Amino acid sequence: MSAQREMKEKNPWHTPVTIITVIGVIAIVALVTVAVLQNRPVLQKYKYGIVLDAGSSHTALYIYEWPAEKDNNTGRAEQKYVCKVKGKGISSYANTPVKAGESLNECMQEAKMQVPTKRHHETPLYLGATAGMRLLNMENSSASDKVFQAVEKALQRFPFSYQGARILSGQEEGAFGWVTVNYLDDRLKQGLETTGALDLGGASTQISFVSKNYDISESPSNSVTFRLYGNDYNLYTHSFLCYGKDQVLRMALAHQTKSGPGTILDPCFHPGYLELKDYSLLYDSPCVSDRKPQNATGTFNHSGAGNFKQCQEVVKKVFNFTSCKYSRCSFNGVFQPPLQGPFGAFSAYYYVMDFLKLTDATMPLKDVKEKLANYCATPWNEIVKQHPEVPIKYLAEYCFSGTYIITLLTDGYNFTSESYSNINFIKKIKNSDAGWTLGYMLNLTNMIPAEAPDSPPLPHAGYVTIITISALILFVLFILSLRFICPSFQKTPHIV
Ligand SMILES: Nc1nc2c(ncn2[C@@H]2O[C@H](COP(=O)(O)OP(=O)(O)OP(=O)(O)O)[C@@H](O)[C@H]2O)c(=O)[nH]1
Ligand SMILES: [Ca+2]
Repeated sequence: MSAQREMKEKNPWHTPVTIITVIGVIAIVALVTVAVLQNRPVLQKYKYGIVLDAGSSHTALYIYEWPAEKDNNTGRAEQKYVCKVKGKGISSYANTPVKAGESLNECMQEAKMQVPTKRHHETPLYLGATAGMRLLNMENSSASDKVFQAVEKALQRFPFSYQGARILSGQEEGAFGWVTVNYLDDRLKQGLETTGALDLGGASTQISFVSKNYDISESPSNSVTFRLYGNDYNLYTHSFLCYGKDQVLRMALAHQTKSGPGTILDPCFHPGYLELKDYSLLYDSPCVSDRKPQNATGTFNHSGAGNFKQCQEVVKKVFNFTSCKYSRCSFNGVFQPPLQGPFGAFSAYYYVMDFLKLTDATMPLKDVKEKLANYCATPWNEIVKQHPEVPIKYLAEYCFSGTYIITLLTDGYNFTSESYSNINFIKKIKNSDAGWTLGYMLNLTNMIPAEAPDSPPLPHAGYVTIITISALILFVLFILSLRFICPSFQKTPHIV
């Protein structure tokens, strides 16, 4: 019995301080574990949104995803998937509207696979049409209504939450492109200087930027005001219908074929290029239909001369610089405030400048022009040999498109040799394509709050560290106070 007692008394594990220490440590571990688990970011589940971009040249389906917990404030929506619809844009089905709906089926089936089944019913689905449908609506509104009916019918067969198909105004197209670029760059949330947006489509082109201290009342139709994350923005935006690159090509050809059938020697196409083209196809658009020559019935020979300077002269003719009722204009009498800040140029700006290897922002404008001049002067058979992988239709038009881009930016929008270096040719920002679709969805789902969201005062790691240190300090103070109050705790008893 006494040996047993002696063992017990010698065993330091049985002293009161040790017992308190062990209990204290257990309590701290429990406290910190509970605090960490309670405040751990919940395993993120995602929500989804689908936007169909029904452009003039083609339709693309985008799926966006964002953390389900945070859709109203801090989580960022990102592009998860893109599907390029086969064939042309929906406006090309004016005579066979049912086919416009059918053309979307393949990408919609893909979307069904990409979005988890349990989210299908709550996933909003939008279709926005741009300049192709704007033109068709102007030309033949009943044909455009029929295309929308067919598209609507096709989309409603899918299990998503269908939110409608409509034509975006040019203003919306420009403004949502700007929102996308600045949202993806985190410029809106942080209240940083914004980036302007330049979008070049097939049938229209948009320019949108914030220009400080300009009088928006000078042209109210060009201004859009936003309050995003607690900051006010006065955005200038304009969409030029018919100034997408496909329609400008028609306009440039129309100028050159004024005198009716025959052969045109086009400086915007490579020397040796020769195609037989149809007058009825060339003039089949409201952008040029009023210019159709009286005696133009059949075909014309479209041959290339490959001269950048002359091509610029031809392209300049599609702009009207003669009248401006505002303090300053870009072209066609459209108000434009002074250019300001960096710009992101996407869609065809990127496709064309990327092919021509002219996306390097440090390349001076005069070098860009020189390279373009050399490219245009290269014989067509050499170009074809150098790029066997590129579809002939795209290949034939890069000289024209590059020349149009430079002319639009400099003569049209007034970028100078200096300010040209503020333009970045971009396709994606952080894995999401630049374009109006993301901004459109963010707006319709109210995902950008007007006021800055409340953020937790501390990041998670900081919170855990402070909890742990505070618990340790409290514990040490507790032990020290015990030793003061109760002298028997001052030293470990040794009973021998
Ligand atoms: N070279 C090249 N051109 C492309 C590519 N994709 C589209 N394009 C062309 O670039 C132009 C603009 O394309 P998009 O931005 O898709 O135009 P869109 O949205 O159909 O037209 P809008 O309704 O006017 O916006 C069109 O002339 C297309 O034919 C590509 O991958 N490479
Ligand atoms: Ca477009």
